[in-house]
Amino acid sequence: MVRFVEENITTMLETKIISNSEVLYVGGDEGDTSPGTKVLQNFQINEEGGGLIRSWVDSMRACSPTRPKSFNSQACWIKEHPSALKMFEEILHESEGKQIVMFLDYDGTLSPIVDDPDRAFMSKKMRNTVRKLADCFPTAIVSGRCREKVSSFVKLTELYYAGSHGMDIKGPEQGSKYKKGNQSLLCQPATEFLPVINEVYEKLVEETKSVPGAKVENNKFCASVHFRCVEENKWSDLAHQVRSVLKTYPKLMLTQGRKVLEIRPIIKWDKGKALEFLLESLGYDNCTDVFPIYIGDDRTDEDAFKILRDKRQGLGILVSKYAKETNASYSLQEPDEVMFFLERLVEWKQLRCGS
Ligand SMILES: O=P(O)(O)OC[C@H]1O[C@H](O[C@H]2O[C@H](CO)[C@@H](O)[C@H](O)[C@H]2O)[C@H](O)[C@@H](O)[C@@H]1O
Repeated sequence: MVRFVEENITTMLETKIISNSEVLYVGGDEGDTSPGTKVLQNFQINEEGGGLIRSWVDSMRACSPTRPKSFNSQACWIKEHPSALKMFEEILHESEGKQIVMFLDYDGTLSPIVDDPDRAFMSKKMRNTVRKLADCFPTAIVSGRCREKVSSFVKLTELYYAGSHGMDIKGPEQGSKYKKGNQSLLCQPATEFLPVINEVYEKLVEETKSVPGAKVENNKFCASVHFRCVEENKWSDLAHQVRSVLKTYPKLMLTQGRKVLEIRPIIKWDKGKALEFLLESLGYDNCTDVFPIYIGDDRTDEDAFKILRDKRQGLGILVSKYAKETNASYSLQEPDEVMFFLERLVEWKQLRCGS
């Protein structure tokens, strides 16, 4: 195991201070095959060559399966991760007497995956559903995107938003019944990395411009290199370019998502930490009567699923048509099913409250 110690990690918080030791990054154990965020550290980037690039590309492919491996394996997977719609009554039963808190990923969960990340819009119906949901339960959007961008897609001021894979958390601006006190909430545990992320973003744009279809997105505390519109036979070339930029930045690491490589600071902060932070901010830390439901489609969501599984608290729902390694308990096939599930939760809550 390799330990990177980051000295001056700053956390800007109006309500809480996170100590440096809480955000020090400790790399995953070798041979760790759990489905959480797969982290590639810079010592690996410097030392390995072709094998490493192959593993990045394979790992990215595994995030977006396009068909079931086999009929039998798909059937087994569904048995282990049944549809949250089919199991709706059981889920309600599990949550009985507890406060449900909702955590929703954005891309692939609230909006369908599209080629152009700038056009991943959410439907009006989905927005309406999320609006009603946020009236019934505390609700947070947890996304890899820059917070400002994801909130401009969602357009609901009453939500909590955690952008940049949880490295940029902000409480509701207005309209939330669930806001604690009058203080506003802001948590940015990676502020000191802003200049370096900007610098790397510029370099990646320059380095990758020769690859048709490649796109680099600045997500403020992290950056994404998109492979979706790049011919598959050019994926290794693009991954090599990312590697050549990244190897001079020992304080950054690489993770994979759906046809995307993500460059992030080496700090121990992810969507799982963001979930814990938000529960705490809402006053539900160490509570046994809280029931968090986290819905997401990508590998970075696994960090949150894992927290819930380890704590035996609430549940994770993976959005995927095909079998994927996951810490989630249930599944939904696509964003439309997510919307039906959320609608049912709203109807149930409204019936209970007689509204
Ligand atoms: O945590 P999320 O909200 O799921 O964000 C993860 C990444 O989502 C976006 O990329 C993904 O969706 C795009 C639009 O559908 C798609 O073109 C791309 O292939 C997917 O990886 C977003 O653009 C990234 O910045 C996020 O990190």
